[in-house]
Amino acid sequence: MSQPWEPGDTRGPLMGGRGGRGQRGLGPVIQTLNVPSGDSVPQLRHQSPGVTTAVPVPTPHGATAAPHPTATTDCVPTAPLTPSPVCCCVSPQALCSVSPQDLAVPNTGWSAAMCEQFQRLLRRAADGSWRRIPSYRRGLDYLPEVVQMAVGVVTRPGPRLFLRSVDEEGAGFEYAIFLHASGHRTQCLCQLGPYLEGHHGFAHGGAIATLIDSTVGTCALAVAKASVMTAKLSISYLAPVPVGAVVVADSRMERHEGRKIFLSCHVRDTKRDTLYAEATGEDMWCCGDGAGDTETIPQNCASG
Ligand SMILES: CCCCCCCCCCCCCC(=O)SCCNC(=O)CCNC(=O)[C@H](O)C(C)(C)COP(=O)(O)OP(=O)(O)OC[C@H]1O[C@@H](n2cnc3c(N)ncnc32)[C@H](O)[C@@H]1OP(=O)(O)O
Repeated sequence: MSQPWEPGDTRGPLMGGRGGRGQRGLGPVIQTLNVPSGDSVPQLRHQSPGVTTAVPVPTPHGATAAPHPTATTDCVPTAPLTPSPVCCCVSPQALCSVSPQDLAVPNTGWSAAMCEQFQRLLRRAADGSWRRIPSYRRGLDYLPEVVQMAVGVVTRPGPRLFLRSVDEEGAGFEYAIFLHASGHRTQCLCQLGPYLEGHHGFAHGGAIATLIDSTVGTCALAVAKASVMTAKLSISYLAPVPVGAVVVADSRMERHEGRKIFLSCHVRDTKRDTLYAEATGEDMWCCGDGAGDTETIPQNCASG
């Protein structure tokens, strides 16, 4: 029988950056899950693409919250926009790493079901038990000030998060990840668009794996508060996911031993009637020896 989504873990919050030790080969990777509180409730307004929409989106990086235009014109790069031919589908917004646009909010590609579930999860988050994690196009966008200091303002198109590789709203992954206050559980609300098709009418297994890996990986980042890599991911595909379906990937840390964080993940429809996939994963801190509890884990491994 269906059960509503409820937080199952009420351990105390574990978020926040820490000092560092030990360098290990990952270069300028994102070291901490620098997730600003994303609790304000965006007002859903469906408008045609290109129209500036006043959506009170939480501002990343602790800056003063202000309405963020959703149009692609709020970023003024310091160099001419001359994307190479291979980058012809990159929007001007994607060229900016500073003041990135939070994409984990409704857009015109979200189905009614997706919007409804999103609003429900925001309402659930209102008591502080969960929070929505902002999401950007690029990994670098999570720490734009740091990037700016290191390499200057990034104005050229570059790498993107795999889940944000499709510009067309509703065509690829549309998602928002929520983090439980314990820091040990993540839920990703996701609409799997038509560009993710595998067998006709159904989402590609690799797309499901990507959804799971990202949900699990975000949970591991929240636990580790340091660089982590997926070392192992085992997925049982139990039912095909129709293209366009809205699903919830629910991941939690089961335990951690040394450098390994063991996690589980279940992908279900929003009514919890169908279990599409279940998975177990092992993420590893990228340096240090790990620890018996999260108060003494390796910290900020790549900062030396
Ligand atoms: C805020 C920021 C947000 C950013 C954006 C959010 C995005 C959302 C998130 C996106 C998420 C995207 C996520 C992604 O896409 S992550 C990308 C996919 N993953 C990788 O590319 C990982 C590649 N592998 C490695 O880098 C290394 O092999 C790692 C780091 C995993 C270990 O290499 P390392 O050299 O450090 O280890 P070691 O050899 O000294 O062995 C140490 C111990 O570990 C055991 N072991 C080793 N390997 C495995 C294994 N595979 N399974 C099980 N166990 C393993 C080994 O037996 C030994 O155990 P013991 O003998 O001590 O008992």
